[in-house]
Amino acid sequence: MLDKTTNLASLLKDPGLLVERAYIGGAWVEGADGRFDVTNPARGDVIAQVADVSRAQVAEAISAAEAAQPGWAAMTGKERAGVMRKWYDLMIENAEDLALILTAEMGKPLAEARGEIAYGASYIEFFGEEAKRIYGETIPGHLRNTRLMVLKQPIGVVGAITPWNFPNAMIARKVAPALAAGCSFLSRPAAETPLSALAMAVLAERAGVPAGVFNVLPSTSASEVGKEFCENPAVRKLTFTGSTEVGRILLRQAADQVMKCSMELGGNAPFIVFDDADLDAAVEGAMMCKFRNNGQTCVCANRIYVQDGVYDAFAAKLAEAVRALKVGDGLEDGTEAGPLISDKAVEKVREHLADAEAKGGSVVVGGNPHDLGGTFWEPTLVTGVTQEMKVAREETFGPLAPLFRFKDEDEVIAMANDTIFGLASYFYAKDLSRVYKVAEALEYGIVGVNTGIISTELGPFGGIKQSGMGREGSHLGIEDYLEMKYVCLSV
Ligand SMILES: NC(=O)C1=CN([C@@H]2O[C@H](COP(=O)(O)OP(=O)(O)OC[C@H]3O[C@@H](n4cnc5c(N)ncnc54)[C@H](OP(=O)(O)O)[C@@H]3O)[C@@H](O)[C@H]2O)C=CC1
Ligand SMILES: O=C(O)[C@H](O)CS(=O)(=O)O
Repeated sequence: MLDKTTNLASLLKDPGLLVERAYIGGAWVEGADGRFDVTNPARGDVIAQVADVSRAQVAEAISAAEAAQPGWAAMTGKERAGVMRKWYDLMIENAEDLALILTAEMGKPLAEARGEIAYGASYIEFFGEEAKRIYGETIPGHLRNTRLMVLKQPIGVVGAITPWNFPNAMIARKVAPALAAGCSFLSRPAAETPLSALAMAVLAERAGVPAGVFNVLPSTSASEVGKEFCENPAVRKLTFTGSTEVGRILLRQAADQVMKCSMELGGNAPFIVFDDADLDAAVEGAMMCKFRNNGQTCVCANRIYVQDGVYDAFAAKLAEAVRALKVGDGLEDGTEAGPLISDKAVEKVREHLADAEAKGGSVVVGGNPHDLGGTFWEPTLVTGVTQEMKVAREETFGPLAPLFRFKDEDEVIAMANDTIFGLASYFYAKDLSRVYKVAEALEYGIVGVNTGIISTELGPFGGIKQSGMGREGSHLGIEDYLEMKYVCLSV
């Protein structure tokens, strides 16, 4: 456990993975703006003081990335694949330390942190292999002496801004296709969770990723970093995961350079249980989908719709499962729900709960700050929820499961689609015609059918509407880091 006497380094097999300096152009440097505290959300203790880079240092890093990119792109895909495989191997060899660092700074249960490390590493492995498969095309010419070709080339220098909820995987999901394509990469991790990104850089350096190809820029001024990424002409692409609100700001800023952007933004996932569902499977799926990372993921079930005929049975089963969740310090064995990331996150849960109760909702389980204090909250189940409540329109991002009733397919499809978001959606049903009809009717980038977990490096993860643009993962995911060149050859 971490406390005022036991520091994080003492828990690690390799304390060299715990770095507090920024990584720019292959050098470990202090921040021109001093250092900032990183705290353990479970106990509030300061676990590190990390370099706070200035906008001028971001510009230096961009120059380093610009200088390094041609050499990295000139390597063959197979050569890049070899370096990325070594990076993957090192992430797996050091997985336990990476998981401890992740839980220490973000708070999620160690078991989930181990899962995230494996998940993040899987992108490095997958896209390392894809580096060998960046195919172009030849097209029969329109004239007898003409040949047409399509070349795929790296977009160039990539700026990335990522959130605290998956401090390893959200970076891996971006840096992997970028490096595989031959791009260079600048990572600005969330100020709450920079240590995981810095540990990734330690292993990248050991794996032989050339200086300047991967840079990590911890900073307390996200907006300054974002502006430098959007305004610096050497940056060719911006990739962001976070709120739709910040996504809008970045898109506006990127518009001046007509910069290519990938945006993985907020969600408001419906989780629908039809009367022909396997109820036990649906409860298990709802628990994983709602309470993974304590509800702090963009693909968590934000609204749970249950058809009238099975509503009471499902609610009773779900209540029993919610009550059984073990809340605690993420470093404690058996913990299933850790602290929320901040007081601001707790306030959002409290606000959504109060609004639901004020408009007729009933708290069946939980509903209060947890006895552990700090940012711990009791896993909460509310029934009698309606579309008029805030929880139906805004992303709660916490351990609050709201149950809505519905009569039939048409009603629930209309309610599920009644949102500006379109990232993930889920439903449980057995009837084949219902499965096809509902999967096609849901306006989301992702549909989970009879499952509450859709995340894999093999699938194209991403949203529609105001949940963003672009896809991360699958063979399709590398396209976001490539430019297409049409060559018209007269021979
Ligand atoms: N799609 C997803 O996976 C995620 C969605 N969210 C949604 O966002 C809500 C708020 O969470 P929060 O963490 O505050 O998300 P934010 O969108 O505010 O933060 C995400 C990242 O963007 C950075 N950032 C914030 N403002 C700017 C800016 N003006 N320019 C450039 N970068 C910026 C943050 O830096 P810093 O942290 O240092 O301020 C962080 O690294 C959540 O409740 C949830 O609804 C949040 C996280 C992930
Ligand atoms: O941003 C998130 O919440 C993650 O993308 C969710 S997942 O990919 O880990 O499922």
